[in-house]
Amino acid sequence: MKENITIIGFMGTGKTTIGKQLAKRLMKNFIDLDELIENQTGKPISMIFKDGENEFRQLEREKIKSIEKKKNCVISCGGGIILNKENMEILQEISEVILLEASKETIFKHIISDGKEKRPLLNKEDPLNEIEKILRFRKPLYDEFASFRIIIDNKSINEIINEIIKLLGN
Ligand SMILES: Nc1ncnc2c1ncn2[C@@H]1O[C@H](COP(=O)(O)OP(=O)(O)OP(=O)(O)O)[C@@H](O)[C@H]1O
Ligand SMILES: O=C(O)C1=C[C@@H](O)[C@@H](O)[C@H](O)C1
Ligand SMILES: [Mg+2]
Repeated sequence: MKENITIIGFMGTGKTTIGKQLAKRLMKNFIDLDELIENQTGKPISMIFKDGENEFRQLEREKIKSIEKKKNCVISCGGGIILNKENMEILQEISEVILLEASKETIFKHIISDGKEKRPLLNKEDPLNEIEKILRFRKPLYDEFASFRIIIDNKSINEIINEIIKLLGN
């Protein structure tokens, strides 16, 4: 097993929430790629997207390169990390990649409770329809790059963390 753990999955599946607590449990350092980008630019993701999604994807690629040498980390990604094959090749090389999977209804519930303005791709009139569309396109990519998968519907954060720890044999 590689000592870094990467968490991928659709927006709102809990990558940040689970990653942070998992890192504490395993005594690893925590990295959230969205947070690194926000800290670097001094802007929330919603503002960065105002300059266009490409701008954000470029920053995302740069951040992956900057963590290539990190050790003993839990890395929570942005939901779109799988759109770039090179990002995923780096993450697969340095870590075990875990996919958090959820139904569109669970995702919708999490997104709405956060406020849909936080996620520019879902800040639309019909977020459930957007979730469905984007999920349909991305599902094969999440499947392609994950070494482990966890279905999170109707599970508490603790249950999910316990499942990950069991899966990794820690
Ligand atoms: N298992 C869970 N049960 C209940 N609420 C959850 C669960 N996992 C996450 N949440 C809640 O869902 C919301 C989204 O979680 P989080 O921000 O961790 O998702 P994310 O996958 O990091 O999203 P993004 O891709 O946009 O960064 C948060 O309000 C979080 O508290
Ligand atoms: O799934 C996505 O494309 C995104 C997910 C979030 O983590 C952020 O990286 C941003 O809102 C884009
Ligand atoms: Mg997140």
